[in-house]
Amino acid sequence: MATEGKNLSEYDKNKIPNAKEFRFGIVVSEWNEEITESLCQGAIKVLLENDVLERKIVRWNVPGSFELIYGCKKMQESYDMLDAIIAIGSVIEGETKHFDFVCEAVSQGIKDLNVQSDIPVIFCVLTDQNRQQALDRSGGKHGNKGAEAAVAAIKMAQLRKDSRI
Ligand SMILES: Nc1c(NC[C@H](O)[C@H](O)[C@H](O)CO)[nH]c(=O)[nH]c1=O
Ligand SMILES: CC(=O)[C@@H](O)COP(=O)(O)O
Repeated sequence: MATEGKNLSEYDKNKIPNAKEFRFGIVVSEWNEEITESLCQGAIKVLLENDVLERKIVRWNVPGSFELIYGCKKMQESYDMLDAIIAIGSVIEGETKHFDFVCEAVSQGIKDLNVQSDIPVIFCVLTDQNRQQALDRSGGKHGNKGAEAAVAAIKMAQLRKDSRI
């Protein structure tokens, strides 16, 4: 089911593990800053709604979505006590094929970080054909993908904890 017809901000609090003990990292791309800042605030809002302490959220900025890969890798290495990391970006198609390369690289790079490290990285990167689509998904008519990413981060932090023998 596409985003159309669902609200990315809606979630059932009763189906979310208690996140009070968890620590989260957020790496935010500065490209399309209006969009990524809305995504970041949407994610933080949901983390706080689920009892995450503000001091247990660490945020770094990177220049663009391509740099999310390196930024998340260094955050994994620097903060081994994190329970999950959220990678936030907004890639909007332009005139050239650069969009395709950035989107492919970031999705593959973040996938690799999930394979290579014990700290899960949540893919909160919008890949839109135009600015309106990005606005619609970062607090607009389709809700906020940052909220969806925060829910995923809490669930993956719990899965990581439960998977420990
Ligand atoms: N066009 C967008 C970019 N491009 C920049 C790259 O992400 C990268 O920072 C640059 O190629 C230097 O390595 N980034 C976005 O996040 N969103 C875009 O729409
Ligand atoms: C995703 C991009 O890098 C893209 O927005 C850049 O725009 P253009 O393809 O017109 O150079």
